[in-house]
Amino acid sequence: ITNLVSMDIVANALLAAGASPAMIHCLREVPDFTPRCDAVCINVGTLSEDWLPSMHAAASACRPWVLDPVAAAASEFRMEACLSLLALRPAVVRGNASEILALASRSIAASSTFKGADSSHDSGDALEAAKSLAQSTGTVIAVSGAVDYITDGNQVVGASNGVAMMQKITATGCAVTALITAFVAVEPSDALVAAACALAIFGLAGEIGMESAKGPASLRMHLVDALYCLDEQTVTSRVKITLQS
Ligand SMILES: Nc1ncnc2c1ncn2[C@@H]1O[C@H](COP(=O)(O)OP(=O)(O)OP(=O)(O)O)[C@@H](O)[C@H]1O
Ligand SMILES: Cc1ncsc1CCO
Ligand SMILES: [Mg+2]
Repeated sequence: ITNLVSMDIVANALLAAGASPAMIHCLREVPDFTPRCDAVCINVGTLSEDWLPSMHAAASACRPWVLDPVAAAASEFRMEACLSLLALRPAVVRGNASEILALASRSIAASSTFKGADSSHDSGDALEAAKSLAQSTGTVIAVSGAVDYITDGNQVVGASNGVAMMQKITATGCAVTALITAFVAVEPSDALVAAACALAIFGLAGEIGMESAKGPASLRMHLVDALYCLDEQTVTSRVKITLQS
């Protein structure tokens, strides 16, 4: 269940990576369909009162699931929605630094410093918040940015693949959250590893895509192509994942 802006890039990134996406958010369909999914992605980017019950139902379907708290500080309604979803135990939460800082504070009090869907903070600014959120919720927290940080509250992993131009394509964050979900489907017992690998591989696809891109629109196309063409040798030689602590 992803936002209306991101549906295309999310579905195409998943298909290119070898997963099988389906965008099904009607409350009447979720109880039939969601239990058959290998994993569920829930993204609140274009939240509405109609969709929130579908999100709660999908998060409660006993499948591993991943939360993208897009613009968590945009409104009281959205913050409450994110917190209610967080209580349903996602395997991973992936957000940008501003989103993780807002979620960890559990309030929109500092929202004047938040822009909306884009981050106004660096990923390192949210590392301590990510660790404490991971500890208090028992969820793996991933903060994206120039360096992606992934933590279970104990270990911290850094993934530094990627290019800055990825921030100029809307919904690359949503796409990488969906890719994390696909990796969690494959590795449900180790969400930390799944999230770190998905973030590094998506960043690597961005680096390879940038070799042929002229700007955001062509990067979007070449990134999806690069995801599709990635082979094991390229991944093992170019992925930059380090254990920070
Ligand atoms: N400065 C940067 N250098 C390299 N990679 C980056 C940089 N900023 C973001 N990325 C990468 O871009 C992708 C999207 O991350 P970003 O933090 O922009 O997500 P987001 O703000 O949630 O995006 P959206 O809401 O538009 O989906 C991630 O894979 C991240 O690693
Ligand atoms: C721009 C935008 N607004 C709501 S969702 C979305 C896509 C990036 O998260
Ligand atoms: Mg986002």
